[in-house]
Amino acid sequence: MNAKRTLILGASGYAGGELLRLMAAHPLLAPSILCGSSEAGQSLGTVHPHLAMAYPDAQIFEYDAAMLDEVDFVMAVLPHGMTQSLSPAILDAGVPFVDLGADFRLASADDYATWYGESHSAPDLLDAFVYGIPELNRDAIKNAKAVAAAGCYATAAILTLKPLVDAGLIAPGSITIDGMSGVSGAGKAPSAKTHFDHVHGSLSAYGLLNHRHTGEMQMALGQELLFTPHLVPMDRGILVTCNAVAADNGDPLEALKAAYADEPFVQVSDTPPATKAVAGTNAVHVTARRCERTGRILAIGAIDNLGKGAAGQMIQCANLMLGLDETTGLTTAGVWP
Ligand SMILES: NC(=O)C1=CN([C@@H]2O[C@H](COP(=O)(O)OP(=O)(O)OC[C@H]3O[C@@H](n4cnc5c(N)ncnc54)[C@H](OP(=O)(O)O)[C@@H]3O)[C@@H](O)[C@H]2O)C=CC1
Ligand SMILES: CC(=O)N[C@@H](CCC(=O)OP(=O)(O)O)C(=O)O
Repeated sequence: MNAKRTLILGASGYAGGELLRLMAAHPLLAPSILCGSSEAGQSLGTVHPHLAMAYPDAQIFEYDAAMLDEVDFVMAVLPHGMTQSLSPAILDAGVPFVDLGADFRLASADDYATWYGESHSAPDLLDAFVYGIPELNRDAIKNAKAVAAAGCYATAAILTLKPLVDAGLIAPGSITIDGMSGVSGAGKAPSAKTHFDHVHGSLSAYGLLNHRHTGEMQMALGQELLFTPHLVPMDRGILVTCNAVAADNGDPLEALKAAYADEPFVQVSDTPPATKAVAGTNAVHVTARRCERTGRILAIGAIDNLGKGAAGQMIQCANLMLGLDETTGLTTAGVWP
């Protein structure tokens, strides 16, 4: 197979940079047109100095729909709301498409309005997209022309809890999830919330009660739950610490091991996961145990928000859509310390 010429919309952002870093090691996905907005006209090495050696001649361009005629694959890593207007042309062009934004993740326009506070402008296209977590939807992704890759917190929480819900180990409605994210989860544009002085030496909760990823988690886990995100003074990584009332005496660690026995990226262990151990990779580290004293289940998961929470998951989905081995280009070892 020839390498697929890939258009990246949002290449100048954080997730776009991670996509390009991982694709530098991918034999069959070739970044061929890189687009941005305020950075259009710049060299890639100016915008992402860590990529200058891998892509010495690359430039950032302003997007034009005519570019769709020049590529075999499209990946979008744009702010929420943008691909609702861009998707009709991409889908009409018949080019396989993976979107990392939230526009097509939820099942209905009503759900989108509930969690994003605005009406959906392309509700007819929602059914064209498959929700992009391969461990949940592998066969559907293989046959999809368009995939909406899951959110970063949602990926961590869903992969940590879904096998326990499916095994009937959790009393419905009892799940609480504390999510902790590195600041790159907020994207590259600085804000009061991500300012060094706000983040450095501090740990804070935000998005109380109704963070938008709650909708994705509830969609995948099939029940109401309470999710509380926290901002952590680190660059990358997400840890979710989840607990729920145990529905029976089953062993949650065994349930995770059974569910993920054949999954290349999910590592189940009785050691508590740490974000640093998954940094730069597409790995998911999970553990769980039952607390006899309280009758609750504790489950913990770690991912790299830019890896399995973003670029890694997009490439994993693309591999499936292209009929490639799912791990192609994603076997990079992590960085430690
Ligand atoms: N960061 C993360 O960990 C994760 C992010 N996501 C999602 O991925 C998407 C990208 O996130 P992230 O990379 O962090 O965001 P960034 O803010 O870092 O990057 C946004 C990208 O979109 C481009 N862009 C912004 N506005 C426009 C516009 N009007 N027209 C064209 N391009 C535009 C920017 O271009 P330029 O810089 O040139 O102006 C940049 O390339 C978001 O939907 C985010 O929610 C999902 C999971 C995890
Ligand atoms: C730390 C931080 O701010 N994280 C972001 C979530 C990450 C993100 O980009 O949202 P999606 O995964 O839905 O695309 C937030 O809480 O809004």
